Parts: sequence; C-alpha cells; structure tokens
Amino acid sequence: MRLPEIQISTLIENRFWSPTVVPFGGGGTPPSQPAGQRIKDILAGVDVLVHKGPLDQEVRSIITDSRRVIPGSLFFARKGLRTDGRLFVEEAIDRGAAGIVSEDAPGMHSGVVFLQVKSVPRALAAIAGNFYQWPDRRLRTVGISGTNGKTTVSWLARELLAAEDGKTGLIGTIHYDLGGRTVPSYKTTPESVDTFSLFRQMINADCKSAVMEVSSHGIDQCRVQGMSFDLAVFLNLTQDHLDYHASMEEYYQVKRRLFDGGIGTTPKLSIINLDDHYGRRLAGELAEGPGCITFGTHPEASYRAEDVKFSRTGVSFRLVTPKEEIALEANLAGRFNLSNILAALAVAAESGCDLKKVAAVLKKFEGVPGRLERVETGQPYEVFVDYAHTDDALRSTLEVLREITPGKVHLVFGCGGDRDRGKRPLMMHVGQTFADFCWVTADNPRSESLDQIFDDMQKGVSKPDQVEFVEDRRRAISLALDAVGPDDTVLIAGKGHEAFMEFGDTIVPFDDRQVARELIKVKELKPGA
Ligand SMILES: CC(=O)N[C@H]1[C@@H](OP(=O)(O)OP(=O)(O)OC[C@H]2O[C@@H](n3ccc(=O)[nH]c3=O)[C@H](O)[C@@H]2O)O[C@H](CO)[C@@H](O)[C@@H]1O[C@H](C)C(=O)N[C@@H](C)C(=O)N[C@H](CCC(=O)O)C(=O)O
Ligand SMILES: Nc1ncnc2c1ncn2[C@@H]1O[C@H](COP(=O)(O)OP(=O)(O)OP(=O)(O)O)[C@@H](O)[C@H]1O
Ligand SMILES: N[C@H](CCC[C@H](N)C(=O)O)C(=O)O
Ligand SMILES: [Mg+2]
Repeated sequence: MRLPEIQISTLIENRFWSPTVVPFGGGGTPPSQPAGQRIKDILAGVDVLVHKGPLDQEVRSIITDSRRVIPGSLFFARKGLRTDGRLFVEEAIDRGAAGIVSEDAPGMHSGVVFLQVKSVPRALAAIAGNFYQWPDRRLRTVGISGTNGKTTVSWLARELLAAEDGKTGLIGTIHYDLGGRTVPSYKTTPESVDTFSLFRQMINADCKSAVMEVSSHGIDQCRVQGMSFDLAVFLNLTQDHLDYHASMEEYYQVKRRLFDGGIGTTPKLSIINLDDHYGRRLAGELAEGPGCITFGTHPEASYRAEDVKFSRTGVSFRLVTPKEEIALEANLAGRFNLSNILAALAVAAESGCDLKKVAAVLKKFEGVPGRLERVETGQPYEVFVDYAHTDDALRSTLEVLREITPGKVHLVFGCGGDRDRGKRPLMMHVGQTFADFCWVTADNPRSESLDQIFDDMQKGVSKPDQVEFVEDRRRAISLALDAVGPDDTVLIAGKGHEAFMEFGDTIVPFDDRQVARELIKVKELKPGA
C-alpha cells in the first residue's frame, strides 16, 4: 500500500522554509487525512501516565509548534531551552487540535484528548513511528555520527550504495534526498516526526537504503529515539558544542547512545574509526565482535588503508578488508578525507556492494558542495571554500592546503554566534599556526555581538601582525584577494555550502563561493578595486 505523504510541522518552522517550497501536504495545502490513524491506534510503546477524552479521535498531523496546528493535529507541548510548549496549549486548542500530549496533568477541555506522558520527546518519537508505520524498518538505514565528516561520508556512501541498490535516500546538513527529489535541509538531524515522514517518502520513491547524519543534538533531543539503524558509524570526536554539552565526556556519552542501545535500539553493526582517540575507546567499550567492526590506518582496523599515497588532489591506497584487498583511488585530498573514504567504503562493503563497482564510483566522486570546493574562474592563484568550523577541521584543511601551496596561505574565517565559545580561541590559534595571514570576520553571529565573538577569538591570537579583524565578510574576502600572490591560496572557511548569513533575527543571502567569484572578476577588470 502506498501511504499518503502528509504534513509536516516542524519543517516549516524553520525560517529558510516557506510553505510554497515545503513538499509535504502538496506544497502547503492542507494535508490529506491518513486512514485509520486514531489516537488509540498509535500509542504502542508510549508511556501514558493519564489520559482523558475520546481516544478514537482521528489524528491528521503531528505538530510540535502551536503556530503550525491545523484542525485534527496532535500537539506535543514540550519544554525547550528558550520557551515551553506548555504555554501554547490553549492556542493549539483554539486552532483545532484533536489532542494534546504533555508532561502536565490533563486540562479541563471537552472534546480534546489529553495524554500525560513521562517524556514528551520520547512520546513524540514513538507516536510518530507508529503514525508512519516505522518506515526505518523497511529501509537499510545507515546512521553517521562524529564531530566532523558526517556530511562528506554520507554523500560518498549515498553514491556507493546507489551504484548497487539504485535510489538511495539521504538526510543531512545540505539537503534531504528522497530518492532523486531533493529538498533543502532545515537541520542536520531533523525532528523524529520529520525523519519518519522523510523515510516514508523514500520508500514511496522505491529507495532501498537511507543514509543519515546523526548529530549529538539529535540524539540528546530524542530525534532518533527508537529508530532502527542497520549500520551506525562513529567518525571522530573533537571539541564542539560545549555550549550544549557540559563537557567532552558528556558529549561522548551522548554520541555513545547511538551505539550502545541508549536510543532504545542497537544497530545491527557498529563501524568505528580506530584512528580516533574516542573511536578506540568506543570500540573497546562495545567489545569488538560480530556487532562491531573498525576502520582506519591502524594495523588492527578491519577496513584498513595500506600503501597510502597522497597527491595534490587526491589519494591512492590499497584497501584491506576482512574478505579481500583492492587498489583504490579518490579525488578527495588530505588525510582526513582518507578517513572519510574508509568509513564510506566500510558502509558499502558491509551492505554487500561489489568492491570493483565501488572502486569505479569512488574514482569519479567529485566531492561535496562547500567542502574543500575550488573556486575556479581562471585566476592565477587558488581559492577554496570549506565548512571547517571547529579547530580540528580547520587544522585538517589548512594542513592539506599548506602541502599544495608553494606560496602563502591566506585564511578568511569567523566563529558562529550562539555556539561553543570555547572553540573560538582554539580556531584562532590554529589559524595563526597554519595560515600566513588571517582575515577574521563574521560567520552567522546570530544573537551575539561581533565584538564579543572577536574578543573570544582574540584570546587565541599569538601573532598580532598576521591578523586583521574585518566585520564585513565580503570586505574580508576582498582584502584577502587583494593580498594574494600567484603561488598563494585563499581559504574561506566556516560557511561552506551555506547561502545565508544570520544576524540576530535577520537572514541575508551570502554565499562565499558566489562572493569570491564576483570579487575575482571585479579585480580582474579593475586591478586595485
Ligand atoms: C539548541 C537546540 O537544539 N535547540 C532546538 C530546540 O530549541 P529550544 O529548546 O530553544 O525550543 P524553544 O524555542 O524553547 O521551544 C520549545 C517548544 O515550544 C514550541 N513553541 C514555541 C513557540 C510558540 O509560539 N509555540 C510553540 O509551540 C516549539 O516549537 C518547541 O517545540 O528545539 C527547537 C524546536 O525543535 C529547535 O528548533 C532548536 O534547534 C535550533 C534551531 C538549533 O539551532 N539547533 C542546532 C544547534 C542543532 O540542532 N544542530 C544540530 C547539528 C549540530 C552539528 O552537528 O554541528 C542539528 O542536528 O541540526
Ligand atoms: N574526518 C574529518 N576529520 C577532521 N575534519 C574533517 C573531517 N571531514 C571533514 N572535515 C572538516 O570538517 C568540515 C565539515 O565537514 P562535514 O560537513 O563533512 O562534517 P559534518 O560532521 O557533517 O559537519 P556538521 O556537524 O556541521 O554537519 C570540512 O569542511 C572539513 O574542513
Ligand atoms: N552544524 C553547525 C554548523 C556551523 C556552521 C557555522 N557556519 C556556524 O554558523 O557556526 C552548527 O550549527 O554548529
Ligand atoms: Mg553535516
């Protein structure tokens, strides 16, 4: 049976989305009513403490934001970091909600179902899974976690799996791919209800597999609670998100939940990076066995790269697997990308892909938008746009560019607002260590002042004569392009594929690649401009 593709609440909540581009419910038209979705039919596995009202009430959509409630919605009133969904119960009822799910005791409204549950985010995941009939169980699902490299590995794994399986879905930072039809992403790991809806649409489009980035926020906020993963991949863990997690240890423990049953399910197979400190710890804690394999250059890794040769633009190596060996080449530069390639290869091989076919696809893979993406307009120097927004990512990328640059490396970057303040001096330190000159500028300041972000970064300055703080990102790129010599490289880091900049509540178009191209052209026409 082809199930209806209905609703979705939270996808539209994001400011980048408008109902006209939301593919759900027919581009913003009211969603069709799925048959037989009575509240009592979708409560399996939900810890309901108290219920009140007619449980045979029909549910048309599952909504977490009162502003999106339409008649027949089941509204999940959850606590947030900024506000509390319980404050909006009245509004949801006024808009025609069929039911309310809350951690509070039921209210006094007639005709509306109230479900008091122990945890709203958990109830949301379970009810959404029931509502969409657990589409995750009908796909080969691959969950990819780690501080850096999730998008890169997901994109490569999608290509490798598609060569064997045909249409392959993807959920991640850049977009959601529903089997050929892509829609922009609003979160790396979407709300559980949206992920189930996306999986359902992948099945409707005949996908056999789905690759998904799993962020630590996603795990912590129960966005993947109860979801089945055939393969779960651990890439690495380095500093980020310590605004959200209290410590690296807590950050690790949250990531671990994807692998150890902490999300309510255990992956059939865990694939872990043995070259990473936390990867080695995780592999040890999970006790290697049939449910856990490893990858890396480490001599004990199950998927191992040997005879590695890096070139300016890529890498060649011999892959040794538990079953076979094969010579491989890829056009992804740098040691960190070798790690990403090995992760994707392990996913493909453990999914039954033929490694000869895999080798051909890998060789043709051209990289991921905004990840070490070359800006090429015929200029006599190199310009790259990259998504490095942690100190480890910045170091990894700058090391590659240092290797291929005979002259100087000019770095344009900033640090995001409302994010880990601790990483700012670390990123600045890396910039000063590996680049010849740093143009420090804005990168999504969000609700923070640029002065505060610059002050934090200033703490990592060790060579004051090799850094300039320039508020306007276009101007910073322009100054770097003025300073560049023919043997030099400019790296514009932090925003990668992003096409917008967030200042407070305002979002303005800004794409590093486009801006760099425009500026290079202007400078060619009017030298000195
Ligand atoms: C830190 C974080 O993850 N915050 C998420 C959290 O926000 P919050 O706790 O502040 O929510 P809130 O604004 O207090 O609202 C609480 C509830 O009231 C509801 N509400 C609110 C207002 C109203 O009028 N009516 C109403 O019903 C909201 O819909 C929500 O359900 O819950 C919100 C609702 O789902 C999310 O949008 C929000 O993600 C924000 C946008 C965010 O930036 N998240 C980032 C950090 C994130 O999750 N990133 C990871 C990737 C990280 C990485 O790997 O690099 C990701 O997976 O994308
Ligand atoms: N394996 C890796 N180790 C260290 N740095 C990496 C690795 N892979 C990629 N990077 C760096 O991190 C940046 C982001 O890569 P990518 O988008 O693949 O990671 P991500 O984990 O999806 O990030 P996000 O959490 O923001 O979604 C790249 O542009 C590159 O600079
Ligand atoms: N997923 C990351 C993206 C950061 C990108 C960078 N441009 C920034 O705004 O800090 C985050 O939300 O922390
Ligand atoms: Mg990503």
